[in-house]
Amino acid sequence: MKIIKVKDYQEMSRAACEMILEKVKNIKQPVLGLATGSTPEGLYRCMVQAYKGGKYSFQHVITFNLDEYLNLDQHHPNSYHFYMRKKLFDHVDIPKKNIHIPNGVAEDIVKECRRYDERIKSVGNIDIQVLGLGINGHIGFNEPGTSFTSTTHVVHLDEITRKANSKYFHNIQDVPYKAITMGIGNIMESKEILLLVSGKKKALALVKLINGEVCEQFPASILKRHKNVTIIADYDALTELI
Ligand SMILES: O=P(O)(O)OC[C@H]1O[C@](O)(CO)[C@@H](O)[C@@H]1O
Repeated sequence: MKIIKVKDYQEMSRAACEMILEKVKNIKQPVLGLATGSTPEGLYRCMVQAYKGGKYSFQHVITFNLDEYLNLDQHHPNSYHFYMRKKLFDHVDIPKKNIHIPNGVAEDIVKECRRYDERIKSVGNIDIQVLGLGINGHIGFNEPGTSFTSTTHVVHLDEITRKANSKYFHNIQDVPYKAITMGIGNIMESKEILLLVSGKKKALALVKLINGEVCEQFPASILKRHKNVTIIADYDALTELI
């Protein structure tokens, strides 16, 4: 794992954007794996700026999001469909047909999971997968204990995750109990992985990832077995390591 140390959230976002734009520039049909949450918001702002600057087009880009809450309407302001439209898709020229987000309101959710896996495979897997780090080590919504070989599936959200994400809802009772997420197996099949870590609240998780053993109780630990992982971490996230 390569670790890039940066000053703060802004530098992290800019460095991540450069890596993404490099793919957008050099790959004929780049497949980007995208995350939600607070971590990648700055990255998306930088991507929008790059597009508005006129030097980049995203018309040839294909995207796959990691996850979505179960039974939350796609127009609900807390859904990841809504988040992605507001933060990125409404502001750049990625064709709608190239955008993929798990459908958390699908009638047959098992079929939806298989459809998602097949769609990722059909484009030759993800070129670069952006990840945030849950304070409990989750990647996507793969909570502690998830099998390292899992494909897209439904998860029961950990109370730690519901509490962490409750800041976006009116209160914790409104946070869904379940979500649909790409599995750890899907993530590991990505050709390259970009893990973004910012802020003191992630410092302990980052130490555990770097110094701990590879085990399913800490999902992000599997990234040590991937051959092309870059971590961009800011000083606050690195406080326990320096
Ligand atoms: O970036 P945050 O808000 O700290 O969340 C960490 C991770 O947890 C999730 O919210 C759950 O998928 C991710 O979207 C994110 O990468």
